[in-house]
Amino acid sequence: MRYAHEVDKVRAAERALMARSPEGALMRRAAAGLASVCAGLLRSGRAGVIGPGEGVYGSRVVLLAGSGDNGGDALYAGALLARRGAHVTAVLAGSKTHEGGLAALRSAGGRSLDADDPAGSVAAIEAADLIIDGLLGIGGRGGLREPHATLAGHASRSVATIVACDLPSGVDADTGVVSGAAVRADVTVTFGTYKPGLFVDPGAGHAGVVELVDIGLGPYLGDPDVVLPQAADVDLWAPGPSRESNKYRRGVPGVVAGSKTFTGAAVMSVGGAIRGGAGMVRFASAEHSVELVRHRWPEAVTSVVDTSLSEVGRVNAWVAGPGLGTGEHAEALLAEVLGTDLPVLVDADGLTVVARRRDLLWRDAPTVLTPHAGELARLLGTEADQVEARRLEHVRRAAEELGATVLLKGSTTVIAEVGRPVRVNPTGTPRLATAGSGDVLSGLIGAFLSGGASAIDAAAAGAYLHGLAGRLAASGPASDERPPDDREAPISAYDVIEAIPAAFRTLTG
Ligand SMILES: NC(=O)C1=CN([C@@H]2O[C@H](COP(=O)(O)OP(=O)(O)OC[C@H]3O[C@@H](n4cnc5c(N)ncnc54)[C@H](OP(=O)(O)O)[C@@H]3O)[C@@H](O)[C@H]2O)[C@@H](O)CC1
Ligand SMILES: Nc1ncnc2c1ncn2[C@@H]1O[C@H](COP(=O)(O)OP(=O)(O)O)[C@@H](O)[C@H]1O
Ligand SMILES: [K+]
Repeated sequence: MRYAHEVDKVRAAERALMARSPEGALMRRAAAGLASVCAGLLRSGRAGVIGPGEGVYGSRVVLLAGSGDNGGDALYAGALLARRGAHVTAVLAGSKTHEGGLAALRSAGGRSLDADDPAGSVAAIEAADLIIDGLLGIGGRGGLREPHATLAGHASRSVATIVACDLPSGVDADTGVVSGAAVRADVTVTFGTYKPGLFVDPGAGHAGVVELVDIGLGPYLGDPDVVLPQAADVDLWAPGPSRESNKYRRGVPGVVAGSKTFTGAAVMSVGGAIRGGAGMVRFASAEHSVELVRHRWPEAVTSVVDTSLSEVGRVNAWVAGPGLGTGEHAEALLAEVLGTDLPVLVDADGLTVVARRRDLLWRDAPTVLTPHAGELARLLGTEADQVEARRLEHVRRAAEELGATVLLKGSTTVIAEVGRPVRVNPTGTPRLATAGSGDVLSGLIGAFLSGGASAIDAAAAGAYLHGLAGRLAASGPASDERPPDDREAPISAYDVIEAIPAAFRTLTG
């Protein structure tokens, strides 16, 4: 698990640690960590136009330095690189400059110029192999002002490798919100703890590869606000079989999905549940959907139902909603599953129904809701673009107001439950944005709920494996030297189902 803390907690931890540390020690640790990552990039040839092995000596490094301590970190890191032979130029952008940092840079042979000298700044940025973004860190508020915004734009257009100091300037540390211009980094070197905005889009999309430098804040930080699960966590959360297992003990999810008109969603959801490791999947729907599911998944136990599920047989958890329609039949079936004391996942059309019948969510057993931004907007009475722009805020609000575990799908999937840190899913690819792929996710999570996972563990494990299956399906076998992201090709929801077993194998491999 990777832990992220909001700015207030970072500041409190910083104060506690500073009281026990020599003057300037934290900034020196941060700068040393930053310089070390930059040196590694210059040595490996990943930075700018430098060839492998050319290293720090003779490289051209530009520091974008704002008025605060973020600028101070960048200046001290620049001084360390200058002492190793880099040609370092600081572009001073703030209303003031960190004096100690600037003095260190100058005495190491680095030079500085004012951002008011646009020609000089642009020439330096264009010639740079590596740019350190020290404009703003956790003290940044709102969209970048000038000259910061213009400098961020020049940096983004340069061929240099961009290393963000603590976080990319223009990204809100607590939320990942970006209002206007922001630096797009290749690498972010963050200090003491991860910041939530580095995990969640649009901020995550600006951060590149994130490296954490330990500056000793750990004992003073307290509980995280946001966490990023890793494979080892998911391996614990996704229920697996034991020697004593039989098909009933492994869990029996009941899928209530599809209708006379919509059949594909049901096929995808049942597929997700089967590949998710359910001992047996029960499926209940209108006749046409049942026929299609039986044809595609003969292993499912099906029932044709109208407005009652009394003939379906025993299940341990319900998945309700994909392709179900939103009329009276759908409402009756949803009311029945939500009236049980079993865990229930509500997705797709089911979410439209509960948006007008919120009372159905007043229950004691766990409920998982899996909306995309549009569905969550409807549940909260807001607009989808607001949800997309401020994902953490909206998912937390939904968990609170609806009394459920809420998984918000999209470019970063985030999962909230009252009283717990938000879990952010690290896997996935935009290739998953294809009809039916969300239905696969509902079945997968349903399998984990029926296997005994808690609501938040089932949701987080489902999102992780679904995202990984999407990536594996899109990137295909590793038969050539291109990295998986470059190999990605379009996929269908069915391809995602087929890749789920391979995704499981990566957990323990
Ligand atoms: N905490 C820790 O443990 C450690 C922290 N460390 C480092 O300190 C960093 C935080 O430093 P910080 O507090 O000085 O804030 P920081 O982000 O540099 O600048 C804020 C200033 O920028 C301005 N400004 C604000 N918004 C703006 C905007 N939209 N557009 C333009 N300008 C804007 C505003 O100044 P103004 O220009 O308004 O006077 C404000 O005062 C942290 O990220 C990390 O790098 C490490 O050294 C070691 C351990
Ligand atoms: N830009 C994106 N990047 C990564 N994943 C995405 C993106 N957009 C959508 N997804 C994922 O694709 C899936 C689509 O689900 P959903 O919107 O419910 O589609 P459907 O209802 O057609 O199945 C979700 O898992 C979601 O997280
Ligand atoms: K920065």
